[in-house]
Amino acid sequence: MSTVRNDFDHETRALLAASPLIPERVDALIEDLIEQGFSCQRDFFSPALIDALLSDLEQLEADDALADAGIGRLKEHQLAASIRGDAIRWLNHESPAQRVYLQRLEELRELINRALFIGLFEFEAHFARYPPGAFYKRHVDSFQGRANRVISTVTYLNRDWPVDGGGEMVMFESQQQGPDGFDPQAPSREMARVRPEAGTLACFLSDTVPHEVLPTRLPRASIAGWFRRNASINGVVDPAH
Ligand SMILES: O=C(O)CCC(=O)C(=O)O
Ligand SMILES: [Fe+2]
Repeated sequence: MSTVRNDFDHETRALLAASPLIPERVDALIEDLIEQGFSCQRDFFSPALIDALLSDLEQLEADDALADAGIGRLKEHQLAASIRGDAIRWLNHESPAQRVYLQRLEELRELINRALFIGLFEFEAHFARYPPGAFYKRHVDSFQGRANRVISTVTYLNRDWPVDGGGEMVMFESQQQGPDGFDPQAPSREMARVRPEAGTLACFLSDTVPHEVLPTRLPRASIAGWFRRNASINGVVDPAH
């Protein structure tokens, strides 16, 4: 496990101590990824960390610091409310909760690399807030020809999510992308349905696992993230987000 930076402030160190990765859960997650290309782990993160992350997101929302999400990246970026309705903000180590979350995901990255030899290079993640009625239509997270997102992660922050709360994330059977990329209309069997309950971590292969967020009835809070390869396009390193 990587060494914990000793320049962290007191609050960050206290939250780190209260939120260790649990080796058995990490092993189960890695085994699932190998066997089925996805994993769903309930109570993967401690309530202390989840509550701190949710407070952070609520503060960002109160400060009007979330932005409507787009589809595609950089120049291809366009608002597409008919495809996804969430508002996001990239994590940037600005709070103890973000520092601890990013530290734990960094440790997870090293553990996955050690088990799978897949050379994950970095992790990027954003908070996401889905207002009532919002959804994210079926898609894959890695674009054809620039498969630099290798493993997707979603951490949910919603305490006591009711059974009729909606907002489940549905994962479909793996699909190889055709020459024209991902076909959202292609028939595909449902593999798993994940309730966005606080502490749950869902992971899946970014380029082959189609997934969608069903319309949510209640405001829904999460952190979507990606372990990336250090891909470059025409010799230019493709930057994180
Ligand atoms: O929030 C979720 O459950 C999944 C979000 C998602 O698919 C994405 O942001 O790419
Ligand atoms: Fe996605």
